[in-house]
Amino acid sequence: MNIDEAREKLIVALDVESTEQALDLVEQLKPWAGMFKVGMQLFYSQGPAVIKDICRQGVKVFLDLKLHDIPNTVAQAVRVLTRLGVTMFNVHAAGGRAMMRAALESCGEESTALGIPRPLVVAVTVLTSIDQLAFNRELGLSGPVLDRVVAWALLAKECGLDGVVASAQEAAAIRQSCGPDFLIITPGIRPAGAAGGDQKRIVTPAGALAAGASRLVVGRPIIGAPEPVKAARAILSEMVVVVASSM
Ligand SMILES: O=c1ccn([C@@H]2O[C@H](COP(=O)(O)O)[C@@H](O)[C@H]2O)c(=O)[nH]1
Repeated sequence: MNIDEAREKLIVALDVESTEQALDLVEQLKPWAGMFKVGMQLFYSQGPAVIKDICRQGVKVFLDLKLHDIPNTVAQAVRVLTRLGVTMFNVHAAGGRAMMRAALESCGEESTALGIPRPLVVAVTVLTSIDQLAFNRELGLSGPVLDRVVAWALLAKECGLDGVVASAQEAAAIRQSCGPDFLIITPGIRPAGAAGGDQKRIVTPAGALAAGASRLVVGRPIIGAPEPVKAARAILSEMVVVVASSM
């Protein structure tokens, strides 16, 4: 994999509170990242205007609001967010078939009406902060996390979604079940020796790519580093050594 391919696969999470902080990170990191993720902290603090501000920098945005509600409510929210011009957004697979289908249909209709490309729609499976013990004991769900993730990935695929968000620990199994074109977006990425923090199902950048991840979401290891550009470049260097045959 060359540096441009690696860069395209790196999504930097803009987990900051102000537009100024977000735009500063975008300015520094846009030569080194293929997409920037706006999550709840930045969106709830700055509102939809921050998406427009970031898009104006000529970069792609993944809006990570993890929509999860009844189908009609999600469909109406998706109609509005499609107007923001994001490249990708997500819903929770746990919202079920009707909700995922409603989200996809709504963004398809709205983007056609606006004459813009349809955003990619991906489904969050089991959060990467949940380990096997919490999955069984706290959430009260039976069986291995892996089985639930693959089952939700198959449901998302059946609904026509473009992919899923999952730990790279499940990437190989999802790839095998859902095929080569299904997007597998993997947060919980930690370079060797980096602090895991609240993340439980973590994988290194090279490990995630080798397992079949399509794109890697990285937040604190880059934006919390003393030199974010240096941290991003170190992650890209690790990614480029993964041989194409293992992906
Ligand atoms: O299962 C999930 C879904 C989303 N995320 C988001 O990704 C980033 C990860 O940030 P780090 O600082 O690299 O841990 C963060 O914005 C989460 O909201 C996730 O971690 N796991």
